[in-house]
Amino acid sequence: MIETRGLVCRYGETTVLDDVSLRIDDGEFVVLAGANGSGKTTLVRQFNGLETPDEGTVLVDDTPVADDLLGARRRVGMVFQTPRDQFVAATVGEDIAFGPRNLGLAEAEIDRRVGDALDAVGLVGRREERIDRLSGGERERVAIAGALAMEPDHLVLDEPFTGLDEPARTSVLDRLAALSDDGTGIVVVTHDLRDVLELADRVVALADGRVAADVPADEARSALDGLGVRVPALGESERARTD
Ligand SMILES: Nc1ncnc2c1ncn2[C@@H]1O[C@H](COP(=O)(O)OP(=O)(O)OP(=O)(O)O)[C@@H](O)[C@H]1O
Repeated sequence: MIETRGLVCRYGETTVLDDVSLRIDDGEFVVLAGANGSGKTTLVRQFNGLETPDEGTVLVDDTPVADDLLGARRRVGMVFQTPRDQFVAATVGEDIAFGPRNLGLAEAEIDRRVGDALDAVGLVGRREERIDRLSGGERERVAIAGALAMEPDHLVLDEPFTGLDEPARTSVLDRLAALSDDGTGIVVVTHDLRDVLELADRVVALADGRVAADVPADEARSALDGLGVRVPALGESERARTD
């Protein structure tokens, strides 16, 4: 479980998060929405201590992040927007294997995880390719695969779909939904709610650093009205048409 209690975050005179209290249970699939600058990235960066609050507490599995930063980093996997600097190895497979290898896992387990992660992002067969020859969207997929291969208890993705084409987006979304069914807490920060509302459990919307809506995903359309979030019309999503 990830929990924030009375989180306040300021940059100079500006209050970016203002008394944010939230709980994301194991196995929940939460979409974090809100207009540009509403505080989404600032909030999720607190989940594993990349930023510290001016007031309030963040707990991961009941332990304050401030008391166990390494534990929080291990439990909460993060994928950021434009992950150009997240790579540590020359090839796709080696980069995805890097984290699991640091956990001291056996080679067979590392191999399984890399294979699973490549499958999830639609890059099977690209394992030996050099990362510097990949397109922007393909690099984004490698970054997502790297986080998946860590098999964290909670997975946070900040705008993960920006450079992804439709098949990759569908594949990643399906994997996230399956992971949440298996007990992983998922938080996706996104402006693009196509297909996501059908898979998510809950939508939290920020406005001016406060929680402006926290509703079941199937009630999100009316709740998000007026909060600067573009909500796709019913039937606009491919999944809604075909299911
Ligand atoms: N390091 C920083 N220093 C000063 N101000 C910052 C810093 N990081 C973020 N901000 C400000 O905090 C506010 C919230 O930013 P944040 O990135 O959390 O918003 P967001 O909801 O993720 O936006 P977007 O949808 O555009 O990604 C913005 O006004 C931003 O300018």
